[in-house]
Amino acid sequence: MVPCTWKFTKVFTTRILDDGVIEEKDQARIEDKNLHIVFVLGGPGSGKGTQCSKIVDTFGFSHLSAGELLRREMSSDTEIGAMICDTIKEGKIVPSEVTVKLLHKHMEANENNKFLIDGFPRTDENRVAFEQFIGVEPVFVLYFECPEEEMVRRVLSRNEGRIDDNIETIKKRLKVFRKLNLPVINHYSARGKVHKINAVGTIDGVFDNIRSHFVAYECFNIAPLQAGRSDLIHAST
Ligand SMILES: Nc1ncnc2c1ncn2[C@@H]1O[C@H](COP(=O)(O)OP(=O)(O)OP(=O)(O)O)[C@@H](O)[C@H]1O
Ligand SMILES: Nc1ccn([C@@H]2O[C@H](COP(=O)(O)O)[C@@H](O)[C@H]2O)c(=O)n1
Repeated sequence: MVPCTWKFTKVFTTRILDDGVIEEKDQARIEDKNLHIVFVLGGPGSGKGTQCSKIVDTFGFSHLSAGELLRREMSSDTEIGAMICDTIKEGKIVPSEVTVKLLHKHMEANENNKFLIDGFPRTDENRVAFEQFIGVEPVFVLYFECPEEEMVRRVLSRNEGRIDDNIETIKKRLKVFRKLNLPVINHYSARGKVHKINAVGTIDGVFDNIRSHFVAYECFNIAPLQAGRSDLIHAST
């Protein structure tokens, strides 16, 4: 598989507004987009979302949280919404087709070509579905290592009203994490793509470890592609 080779063209959609005015909107469609995808993995409450916000602010990636996209879809009054709700309550994994379609929709609607995909792939089935449907591999994978007691403590004090932040569901989520998510991390590890992050410490301390991986990646893979940034290649060699 060739990573990062989608075509990105503009398509025009026409919409008639309430007052009869015709709006022509150019919409981004991924076809030849030079994609840079980073998967962010780790157990529930290991701090993925918290660190993704900092990466977005510092490195200009767009953050797509699979869990958050599913929670938004869950609120829709549809059969799929109800199915997602039941699955999340049980700490199980939503069928890949649903999650990959949501990710694709949001990637297509976003002109950025740098995406942090948080909480995905959760299973080998997720991973294969992404590879087949989206056709791109991650440039690297961040794996947040955190002791289970600490993850439980963090989730129970998160206080965001999530239906899965209770001790019964957390136990199930941890089981699913061990059984289904760790094999995905091992898959990418065997391909030399995993950067392990010690998720214990202050939020800024954890970010200091993450930062170096993005600085190195940007220097060698993004900055040289941008006009006028060849200075960075020379400066770093
Ligand atoms: N380094 C840290 N030290 C202490 N608390 C933290 C740290 N990082 C995040 N937290 C807190 O822990 C809770 C869980 O963090 P966060 O939501 O980022 O985890 P997550 O991995 O995205 O979780 P999930 O997979 O369940 O969505 C939050 O309340 C957050 O403020
Ligand atoms: N790839 C995924 C990601 C998440 N889910 C479901 O959502 C729950 C919450 O996810 P977080 O990443 O926010 O912790 C998770 O426990 C799953 O039920 C999924 O099915 N597939």
